[in-house]
Amino acid sequence: MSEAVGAHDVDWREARRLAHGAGMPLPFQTIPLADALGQTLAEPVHALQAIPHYASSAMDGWAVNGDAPWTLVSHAPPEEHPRGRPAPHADSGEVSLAPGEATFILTGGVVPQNARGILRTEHGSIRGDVLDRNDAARADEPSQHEHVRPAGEEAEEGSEAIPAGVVLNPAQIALAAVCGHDTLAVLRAPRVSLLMTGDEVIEHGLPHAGQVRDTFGPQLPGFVAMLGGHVDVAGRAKDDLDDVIAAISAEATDEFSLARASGDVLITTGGTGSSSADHIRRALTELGAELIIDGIAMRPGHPTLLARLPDGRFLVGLPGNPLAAMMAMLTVAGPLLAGLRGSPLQEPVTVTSADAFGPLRGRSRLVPYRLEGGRAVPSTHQRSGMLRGLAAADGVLVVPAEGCSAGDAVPALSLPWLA
Ligand SMILES: Nc1nc2c(c(=O)[nH]1)N[C@H]1C(S)=C(S)[C@@H](COP(=O)(O)OP(=O)(O)OC[C@H]3O[C@@H](n4cnc5c(N)ncnc54)[C@H](O)[C@@H]3O)O[C@H]1N2
Ligand code: MOO
Repeated sequence: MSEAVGAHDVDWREARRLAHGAGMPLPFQTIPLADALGQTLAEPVHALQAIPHYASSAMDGWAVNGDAPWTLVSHAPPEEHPRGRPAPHADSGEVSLAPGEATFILTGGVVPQNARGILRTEHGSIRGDVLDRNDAARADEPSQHEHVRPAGEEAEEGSEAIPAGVVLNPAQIALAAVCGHDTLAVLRAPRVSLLMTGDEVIEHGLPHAGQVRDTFGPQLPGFVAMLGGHVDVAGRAKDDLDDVIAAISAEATDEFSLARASGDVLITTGGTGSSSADHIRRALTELGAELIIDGIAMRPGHPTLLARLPDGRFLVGLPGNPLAAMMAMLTVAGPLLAGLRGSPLQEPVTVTSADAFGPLRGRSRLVPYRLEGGRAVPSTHQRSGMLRGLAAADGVLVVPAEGCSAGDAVPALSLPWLA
Protein backbone atom coordinates (compact mmCIF):
# COMPACT_ATOMS: atom_id res chain seq x y z
CA MET A 1 0.00 0.00 0.00
CA SER A 2 1.53 3.35 -0.97
CA GLU A 3 1.51 5.98 1.74
CA ALA A 4 -1.17 8.67 1.53
CA VAL A 5 0.64 11.83 0.49
CA GLY A 6 -0.67 15.37 0.89
CA ALA A 7 0.72 18.88 1.07
CA HIS A 8 3.11 18.94 4.05
CA ASP A 9 3.55 21.88 6.37
CA VAL A 10 0.95 23.93 4.55
CA ASP A 11 1.04 27.69 5.12
CA TRP A 12 -1.74 28.75 7.53
CA ARG A 13 -3.62 30.94 5.02
CA GLU A 14 -3.21 28.32 2.29
CA ALA A 15 -4.58 25.65 4.64
CA ARG A 16 -7.74 27.70 5.16
CA ARG A 17 -8.10 28.21 1.39
CA LEU A 18 -7.56 24.51 0.68
CA ALA A 19 -10.14 23.51 3.31
CA HIS A 20 -12.67 26.04 2.03
CA GLY A 21 -12.27 24.93 -1.58
CA ALA A 22 -12.15 21.19 -0.85
CA GLY A 23 -15.86 20.44 -1.30
CA MET A 24 -18.74 21.51 -3.52
CA PRO A 25 -21.63 23.30 -1.81
CA LEU A 26 -24.22 20.73 -0.72
CA PRO A 27 -27.62 20.80 -2.45
CA PHE A 28 -30.41 22.92 -0.95
CA GLN A 29 -33.04 21.36 1.23
CA THR A 30 -36.73 22.26 1.19
CA ILE A 31 -38.26 22.31 4.66
CA PRO A 32 -41.63 23.34 6.18
CA LEU A 33 -41.79 26.90 7.53
CA ALA A 34 -42.19 25.60 11.07
CA ASP A 35 -38.74 23.97 10.91
CA ALA A 36 -36.94 26.96 9.40
CA LEU A 37 -35.96 28.95 12.51
CA GLY A 38 -32.17 29.42 12.61
CA GLN A 39 -31.66 27.89 9.15
CA THR A 40 -29.80 29.77 6.41
CA LEU A 41 -32.05 30.83 3.56
CA ALA A 42 -30.73 29.47 0.25
CA GLU A 43 -32.92 31.48 -2.14
CA PRO A 44 -34.59 34.88 -1.76
CA VAL A 45 -38.22 34.86 -0.63
CA HIS A 46 -40.58 36.66 -3.03
CA ALA A 47 -44.14 37.76 -2.35
CA LEU A 48 -46.33 35.22 -4.21
CA GLN A 49 -49.11 37.82 -4.20
CA ALA A 50 -49.41 41.48 -3.21
CA ILE A 51 -49.21 42.12 0.55
CA PRO A 52 -51.89 42.76 1.68
CA HIS A 53 -53.59 40.99 -1.19
CA TYR A 54 -56.90 42.94 -0.89
CA ALA A 55 -57.94 46.31 0.51
CA SER A 56 -59.03 45.65 4.10
CA SER A 57 -60.32 47.55 7.09
CA ALA A 58 -57.87 48.46 9.86
CA MET A 59 -60.72 48.89 12.39
CA ASP A 60 -63.93 47.25 13.52
CA GLY A 61 -66.67 49.69 12.40
CA TRP A 62 -68.65 50.60 9.32
CA ALA A 63 -67.64 51.10 5.72
CA VAL A 64 -69.50 54.20 4.53
CA ASN A 65 -70.25 55.90 1.20
CA GLY A 66 -71.09 59.63 1.08
CA ASP A 67 -71.86 61.73 4.13
CA ALA A 68 -73.67 61.08 7.41
CA PRO A 69 -76.24 59.94 8.33
CA TRP A 70 -75.98 56.57 6.60
CA THR A 71 -78.56 53.84 6.13
CA LEU A 72 -77.20 50.51 7.23
CA VAL A 73 -77.29 47.73 4.70
CA SER A 74 -76.43 44.20 5.78
CA HIS A 75 -74.15 41.64 4.20
CA ALA A 76 -75.83 38.92 2.21
CA PRO A 77 -78.06 36.78 4.53
CA PRO A 78 -76.66 33.23 5.01
CA GLU A 79 -79.09 31.55 2.62
CA GLU A 80 -78.09 33.90 -0.23
CA HIS A 81 -74.44 33.80 0.63
CA PRO A 82 -72.16 32.60 -2.18
CA ARG A 83 -70.26 30.31 0.24
CA GLY A 84 -73.44 29.06 1.95
CA ARG A 85 -72.55 30.30 5.43
CA PRO A 86 -71.57 33.68 6.90
CA ALA A 87 -67.92 34.61 6.62
CA PRO A 88 -67.97 38.18 7.91
CA HIS A 89 -64.43 39.10 6.82
CA ALA A 90 -65.19 38.13 3.25
CA ASP A 91 -68.91 39.05 3.27
CA SER A 92 -68.34 42.77 3.70
CA GLY A 93 -66.75 42.69 0.23
CA GLU A 94 -70.01 41.39 -1.30
CA VAL A 95 -71.76 44.69 -0.65
CA SER A 96 -71.79 47.59 -3.13
CA LEU A 97 -72.57 50.79 -1.24
CA ALA A 98 -74.77 53.51 -2.74
CA PRO A 99 -74.23 57.10 -1.55
CA GLY A 100 -75.63 57.46 1.99
CA GLU A 101 -75.20 53.75 2.79
CA ALA A 102 -72.99 51.99 5.32
CA THR A 103 -72.32 48.39 6.27
CA PHE A 104 -70.70 46.73 9.27
CA ILE A 105 -67.07 45.67 8.77
CA LEU A 106 -64.52 43.78 10.88
CA THR A 107 -60.81 44.52 11.19
CA GLY A 108 -59.35 42.66 8.22
CA GLY A 109 -62.72 42.64 6.42
CA VAL A 110 -62.86 43.19 2.66
CA VAL A 111 -63.66 46.87 1.97
CA PRO A 112 -66.87 47.07 -0.10
CA GLN A 113 -67.05 48.76 -3.48
CA ASN A 114 -67.56 52.53 -3.31
CA ALA A 115 -66.58 52.83 0.39
CA ARG A 116 -64.92 56.13 1.07
CA GLY A 117 -63.51 55.03 4.41
CA ILE A 118 -64.19 53.28 7.69
CA LEU A 119 -65.97 54.88 10.66
CA ARG A 120 -64.61 53.07 13.72
CA THR A 121 -67.08 51.54 16.20
CA GLU A 122 -66.23 54.01 18.97
CA HIS A 123 -67.10 56.97 16.73
CA GLY A 124 -70.60 55.95 15.55
CA SER A 125 -74.11 55.46 17.02
CA ILE A 126 -76.98 53.49 15.57
CA ARG A 127 -80.64 54.36 15.89
CA GLY A 128 -82.93 51.91 14.09
CA ASP A 129 -81.13 51.25 10.81
CA VAL A 130 -79.45 54.66 10.71
CA LEU A 131 -75.80 55.21 11.54
CA ASP A 132 -74.44 58.63 12.52
CA ARG A 133 -71.23 60.01 13.97
CA ASN A 134 -71.19 60.43 17.74
CA ASP A 135 -69.48 63.11 19.86
CA ALA A 136 -66.13 61.30 19.74
CA ALA A 137 -65.94 61.60 15.92
CA ARG A 138 -64.49 64.45 13.87
CA ALA A 139 -66.95 66.34 11.67
CA ASP A 140 -65.36 64.99 8.47
CA GLU A 141 -64.85 61.43 9.69
CA PRO A 142 -64.06 59.18 7.96
CA SER A 143 -61.83 60.96 5.50
CA GLN A 144 -61.14 59.39 2.10
CA HIS A 145 -59.60 55.88 2.65
CA GLU A 146 -59.41 56.40 6.42
CA HIS A 147 -58.62 53.09 8.18
CA VAL A 148 -58.32 51.29 4.84
CA ARG A 149 -55.20 49.17 4.30
CA PRO A 150 -54.66 49.31 0.55
CA ALA A 151 -53.72 46.18 -1.41
CA GLY A 152 -49.98 45.95 -2.09
CA GLU A 153 -49.14 48.52 0.61
CA GLU A 154 -46.36 46.37 2.08
CA ALA A 155 -45.12 44.54 -1.01
CA GLU A 156 -45.94 44.21 -4.67
CA GLU A 157 -46.58 40.75 -6.09
CA GLY A 158 -43.25 39.21 -7.11
CA SER A 159 -41.09 41.62 -5.11
CA GLU A 160 -38.22 40.32 -2.94
CA ALA A 161 -39.13 40.28 0.73
CA ILE A 162 -36.16 38.43 2.29
CA PRO A 163 -32.68 38.14 0.71
CA ALA A 164 -30.84 34.82 0.43
CA GLY A 165 -28.20 34.08 3.03
CA VAL A 166 -29.97 35.32 6.14
CA VAL A 167 -30.24 33.11 9.22
CA LEU A 168 -34.00 32.98 9.59
CA ASN A 169 -35.54 34.65 12.65
CA PRO A 170 -39.20 34.46 13.81
CA ALA A 171 -40.16 37.75 12.06
CA GLN A 172 -38.76 36.48 8.74
CA ILE A 173 -40.63 33.19 9.06
CA ALA A 174 -43.84 35.16 9.71
CA LEU A 175 -43.11 37.31 6.65
CA ALA A 176 -42.47 34.22 4.51
CA ALA A 177 -45.90 32.90 5.56
CA VAL A 178 -47.53 36.22 4.62
CA CYS A 179 -45.74 35.97 1.27
CA GLY A 180 -47.64 32.70 0.73
CA HIS A 181 -44.87 30.14 1.19
CA ASP A 182 -45.42 26.75 2.83
CA THR A 183 -41.79 25.64 2.54
CA LEU A 184 -38.43 27.37 2.22
CA ALA A 185 -35.17 26.41 0.51
CA VAL A 186 -32.44 26.38 3.12
CA LEU A 187 -28.78 25.42 3.01
CA ARG A 188 -28.31 21.92 4.29
CA ALA A 189 -26.09 21.91 7.36
CA PRO A 190 -23.20 19.52 6.62
CA ARG A 191 -23.63 16.32 8.62
CA VAL A 192 -20.67 15.70 10.86
CA SER A 193 -19.61 12.60 12.76
CA LEU A 194 -17.11 12.63 15.61
CA LEU A 195 -14.63 9.87 16.28
CA MET A 196 -12.54 10.19 19.40
CA THR A 197 -9.42 8.18 20.07
CA GLY A 198 -7.19 7.81 23.11
CA ASP A 199 -7.29 4.86 25.50
CA GLU A 200 -6.18 7.22 28.26
CA VAL A 201 -9.24 9.42 27.86
CA ILE A 202 -12.06 9.13 30.41
CA GLU A 203 -15.45 10.78 30.02
CA HIS A 204 -16.48 11.37 33.64
CA GLY A 205 -14.98 12.17 36.98
CA LEU A 206 -11.38 12.77 38.01
CA PRO A 207 -8.63 11.07 35.98
CA HIS A 208 -5.72 9.21 37.61
CA ALA A 209 -2.12 9.82 36.51
CA GLY A 210 -1.84 8.52 32.93
CA GLN A 211 -5.48 9.37 32.23
CA VAL A 212 -7.01 12.62 30.94
CA ARG A 213 -10.52 13.93 31.13
CA ASP A 214 -12.14 14.17 27.66
CA THR A 215 -12.26 17.81 26.54
CA PHE A 216 -13.92 17.12 23.17
CA GLY A 217 -17.12 15.14 23.73
CA PRO A 218 -18.86 17.85 25.79
CA GLN A 219 -18.15 20.76 23.44
CA LEU A 220 -17.33 19.67 19.87
CA PRO A 221 -20.99 19.15 18.81
CA GLY A 222 -21.83 22.70 19.92
CA PHE A 223 -18.64 24.07 18.34
CA VAL A 224 -19.50 22.31 15.07
CA ALA A 225 -23.00 23.83 15.21
CA MET A 226 -21.45 27.31 15.61
CA LEU A 227 -19.45 26.61 12.46
CA GLY A 228 -22.62 25.68 10.55
CA GLY A 229 -22.52 21.87 10.77
CA HIS A 230 -24.67 19.34 12.56
CA VAL A 231 -23.24 16.44 14.55
CA ASP A 232 -25.29 13.29 13.96
CA VAL A 233 -23.20 10.77 15.80
CA ALA A 234 -20.22 10.65 18.11
CA GLY A 235 -18.23 7.53 18.92
CA ARG A 236 -14.91 6.24 20.14
CA ALA A 237 -12.25 3.95 18.74
CA LYS A 238 -9.57 2.13 20.68
CA ASP A 239 -5.93 3.00 19.99
CA ASP A 240 -5.72 0.01 17.66
CA LEU A 241 -5.16 0.26 13.91
CA ASP A 242 -7.90 -2.20 12.93
CA ASP A 243 -10.39 -0.53 15.23
CA VAL A 244 -9.55 2.92 13.84
CA ILE A 245 -9.77 1.66 10.24
CA ALA A 246 -13.14 0.04 10.90
CA ALA A 247 -14.45 3.22 12.54
CA ILE A 248 -13.30 5.47 9.68
CA SER A 249 -14.29 3.18 6.83
CA ALA A 250 -17.66 3.42 5.13
CA GLU A 251 -18.57 -0.12 6.13
CA ALA A 252 -21.82 0.24 8.02
CA THR A 253 -22.34 -2.52 10.54
CA ASP A 254 -24.74 -0.87 12.99
CA GLU A 255 -26.81 2.31 13.24
CA PHE A 256 -23.85 4.35 14.50
CA SER A 257 -21.54 3.30 11.71
CA LEU A 258 -24.39 3.82 9.25
CA ALA A 259 -24.87 7.43 10.40
CA ARG A 260 -21.12 7.97 10.36
CA ALA A 261 -20.74 6.55 6.89
CA SER A 262 -23.59 8.61 5.46
CA GLY A 263 -22.37 11.95 6.83
CA ASP A 264 -20.40 14.62 4.97
CA VAL A 265 -17.48 15.10 7.35
CA LEU A 266 -15.78 12.90 9.94
CA ILE A 267 -13.81 14.73 12.63
CA THR A 268 -11.33 12.62 14.53
CA THR A 269 -9.52 13.64 17.69
CA GLY A 270 -6.02 12.50 18.66
CA GLY A 271 -3.82 9.92 17.01
CA THR A 272 -2.40 12.31 14.37
CA GLY A 273 1.19 11.71 15.55
CA SER A 274 3.54 8.93 14.54
CA SER A 275 3.84 6.93 17.77
CA SER A 276 2.80 3.30 18.04
CA ALA A 277 -0.49 4.50 19.60
CA ASP A 278 -1.29 6.97 16.79
CA HIS A 279 -3.19 5.42 13.88
CA ILE A 280 -5.02 8.11 11.91
CA ARG A 281 -2.33 8.56 9.21
CA ARG A 282 -1.81 4.81 8.84
CA ALA A 283 -5.55 4.23 8.62
CA LEU A 284 -5.86 6.85 5.87
CA THR A 285 -3.11 5.10 3.91
CA GLU A 286 -4.76 1.69 4.36
CA LEU A 287 -8.12 3.07 3.26
CA GLY A 288 -6.66 4.74 0.14
CA ALA A 289 -7.71 8.24 1.26
CA GLU A 290 -6.54 11.34 -0.57
CA LEU A 291 -4.60 13.57 1.84
CA ILE A 292 -5.33 17.23 1.14
CA ILE A 293 -3.48 18.72 4.10
CA ASP A 294 -0.78 16.75 5.90
CA GLY A 295 0.31 19.13 8.62
CA ILE A 296 0.02 22.90 8.82
CA ALA A 297 2.86 25.36 9.41
CA MET A 298 1.30 26.59 12.63
CA ARG A 299 1.73 26.19 16.36
CA PRO A 300 -0.16 24.76 18.05
CA GLY A 301 -1.98 22.35 15.76
CA HIS A 302 0.90 21.38 13.47
CA PRO A 303 -0.15 17.71 12.89
CA THR A 304 -3.68 18.64 11.70
CA LEU A 305 -4.97 16.58 8.74
CA LEU A 306 -7.57 17.02 6.02
CA ALA A 307 -8.34 14.06 3.77
CA ARG A 308 -11.00 12.92 1.32
CA LEU A 309 -12.10 9.34 1.96
CA PRO A 310 -12.80 7.05 -1.00
CA ASP A 311 -16.58 7.35 -0.39
CA GLY A 312 -16.40 11.17 -0.69
CA ARG A 313 -16.57 12.08 3.00
CA PHE A 314 -14.00 14.49 4.33
CA LEU A 315 -11.91 13.62 7.36
CA VAL A 316 -10.54 16.37 9.60
CA GLY A 317 -7.89 14.96 11.92
CA LEU A 318 -7.59 17.12 15.03
CA PRO A 319 -4.48 16.71 17.20
CA GLY A 320 -5.15 15.36 20.67
CA ASN A 321 -3.74 18.34 22.55
CA PRO A 322 -6.83 20.36 23.51
CA LEU A 323 -5.72 23.86 22.43
CA ALA A 324 -4.12 22.47 19.25
CA ALA A 325 -7.44 20.80 18.40
CA MET A 326 -9.37 24.04 18.90
CA MET A 327 -6.96 25.89 16.60
CA ALA A 328 -7.39 23.14 14.01
CA MET A 329 -11.16 23.53 14.26
CA LEU A 330 -10.85 27.25 13.49
CA THR A 331 -8.27 26.74 10.73
CA VAL A 332 -9.66 23.68 8.88
CA ALA A 333 -13.12 22.62 10.11
CA GLY A 334 -14.57 26.16 9.96
CA PRO A 335 -13.52 26.88 6.34
CA LEU A 336 -14.42 23.31 5.21
CA LEU A 337 -17.96 23.58 6.62
CA ALA A 338 -18.36 27.10 5.17
CA GLY A 339 -17.36 25.79 1.72
CA LEU A 340 -19.83 22.90 1.98
CA ARG A 341 -22.60 25.38 2.81
CA GLY A 342 -21.67 27.69 -0.05
CA SER A 343 -20.69 30.44 2.42
CA PRO A 344 -17.66 32.65 1.80
CA LEU A 345 -14.36 32.11 3.61
CA GLN A 346 -14.26 34.47 6.59
CA GLU A 347 -11.15 36.60 6.22
CA PRO A 348 -9.12 37.26 9.39
CA VAL A 349 -9.66 40.60 11.12
CA THR A 350 -6.71 42.81 12.06
CA VAL A 351 -5.76 43.78 15.62
CA THR A 352 -2.87 45.72 17.14
CA SER A 353 -0.48 43.47 18.99
CA ALA A 354 0.50 44.77 22.43
CA ASP A 355 3.63 42.58 22.47
CA ALA A 356 6.55 41.81 20.21
CA PHE A 357 7.08 38.21 18.98
CA GLY A 358 10.36 36.80 17.69
CA PRO A 359 10.54 34.70 14.52
CA LEU A 360 9.47 31.01 14.59
CA ARG A 361 11.02 28.67 12.00
CA GLY A 362 8.49 29.07 9.19
CA ARG A 363 5.36 28.67 11.34
CA SER A 364 2.46 30.95 12.16
CA ARG A 365 1.78 31.19 15.88
CA LEU A 366 -1.85 31.10 16.98
CA VAL A 367 -2.05 33.04 20.21
CA PRO A 368 -5.24 33.56 22.23
CA TYR A 369 -5.41 37.20 23.35
CA ARG A 370 -7.40 39.60 25.50
CA LEU A 371 -8.22 43.08 24.29
CA GLU A 372 -6.91 45.70 26.70
CA GLY A 373 -7.11 49.38 25.78
CA GLY A 374 -7.73 48.40 22.14
CA ARG A 375 -4.57 46.23 21.95
CA ALA A 376 -4.25 42.45 21.83
CA VAL A 377 -2.48 41.20 24.95
CA PRO A 378 -1.41 37.53 24.70
CA SER A 379 -3.26 35.36 27.22
CA THR A 380 -1.38 33.37 29.81
CA HIS A 381 -1.78 29.54 29.86
CA GLN A 382 -1.72 28.97 26.14
CA ARG A 383 0.49 25.95 25.62
CA SER A 384 -0.84 23.27 23.31
CA GLY A 385 -2.34 21.20 26.13
CA MET A 386 -3.82 24.15 28.04
CA LEU A 387 -7.24 25.75 27.81
CA ARG A 388 -7.35 28.65 30.28
CA GLY A 389 -5.90 31.14 27.76
CA LEU A 390 -8.50 30.37 25.10
CA ALA A 391 -11.34 30.13 27.62
CA ALA A 392 -10.73 33.77 28.61
CA ALA A 393 -9.78 35.05 25.14
CA ASP A 394 -11.36 37.72 22.95
CA GLY A 395 -9.79 36.25 19.80
CA VAL A 396 -6.72 34.48 18.41
CA LEU A 397 -3.72 36.35 16.98
CA VAL A 398 -2.08 34.78 13.94
CA VAL A 399 1.50 35.96 14.37
CA PRO A 400 3.46 35.54 11.11
CA ALA A 401 6.54 33.30 11.06
CA GLU A 402 8.86 36.31 10.95
CA GLY A 403 7.33 37.65 14.20
CA CYS A 404 6.13 41.20 14.83
CA SER A 405 6.81 44.32 16.89
CA ALA A 406 4.59 45.74 19.59
CA GLY A 407 2.08 48.07 17.90
CA ASP A 408 2.05 46.11 14.61
CA ALA A 409 -1.26 45.31 12.93
CA VAL A 410 -1.55 41.50 13.02
CA PRO A 411 -4.20 39.19 11.53
CA ALA A 412 -6.52 37.59 14.05
CA LEU A 413 -9.39 35.08 14.13
CA SER A 414 -12.69 35.91 15.77
CA LEU A 415 -14.13 33.28 18.07
CA PRO A 416 -17.49 31.96 16.86
CA TRP A 417 -18.91 31.95 20.39
CA LEU A 418 -18.26 35.70 20.69
CA ALA A 419 -19.77 36.59 17.31
N1 LIG B 1 7.93 12.74 19.07
C1 LIG B 1 6.96 13.66 18.87
N2 LIG B 1 5.97 13.73 19.75
C2 LIG B 1 4.99 14.65 19.54
C3 LIG B 1 5.07 15.53 18.45
C4 LIG B 1 6.12 15.42 17.55
O1 LIG B 1 6.22 16.16 16.56
N3 LIG B 1 7.04 14.45 17.78
N4 LIG B 1 4.09 16.49 18.29
C5 LIG B 1 3.38 16.92 19.49
C6 LIG B 1 2.29 17.72 19.12
S1 LIG B 1 2.67 19.27 18.62
C7 LIG B 1 1.01 17.30 19.18
S2 LIG B 1 -0.27 18.37 18.87
C8 LIG B 1 0.66 15.96 19.56
C9 LIG B 1 -0.28 15.32 18.54
O2 LIG B 1 -0.78 14.25 19.13
P1 LIG B 1 -1.89 13.29 18.57
O3 LIG B 1 -2.80 13.99 17.65
O4 LIG B 1 -1.27 12.04 18.10
O5 LIG B 1 -2.74 13.07 19.88
P2 LIG B 1 -2.51 12.05 21.06
O6 LIG B 1 -1.11 11.58 21.08
O7 LIG B 1 -3.58 11.06 20.97
O8 LIG B 1 -2.77 13.01 22.27
C10 LIG B 1 -1.95 14.14 22.52
C11 LIG B 1 -2.29 14.67 23.89
O9 LIG B 1 -3.64 15.05 23.91
C12 LIG B 1 -4.33 14.35 24.94
N5 LIG B 1 -5.69 14.05 24.51
C13 LIG B 1 -6.07 13.20 23.53
N6 LIG B 1 -7.43 13.17 23.45
C14 LIG B 1 -7.89 13.98 24.39
C15 LIG B 1 -9.17 14.32 24.82
N7 LIG B 1 -10.27 13.80 24.24
N8 LIG B 1 -9.30 15.21 25.82
C16 LIG B 1 -8.21 15.74 26.43
N9 LIG B 1 -6.94 15.44 26.06
C17 LIG B 1 -6.79 14.57 25.07
C18 LIG B 1 -3.55 13.11 25.14
O10 LIG B 1 -3.77 12.52 26.37
C19 LIG B 1 -2.13 13.63 24.98
O11 LIG B 1 -1.69 14.25 26.16
O12 LIG B 1 1.79 15.12 19.67
C20 LIG B 1 2.90 15.71 20.33
N10 LIG B 1 3.94 14.75 20.44
O1 MOO C 1 1.61 21.56 17.31
MO1 MOO C 1 1.00 20.67 18.65
O2 MOO C 1 -0.36 20.72 17.70
O3 MOO C 1 1.59 22.11 19.31
O4 MOO C 1 0.28 20.88 20.04
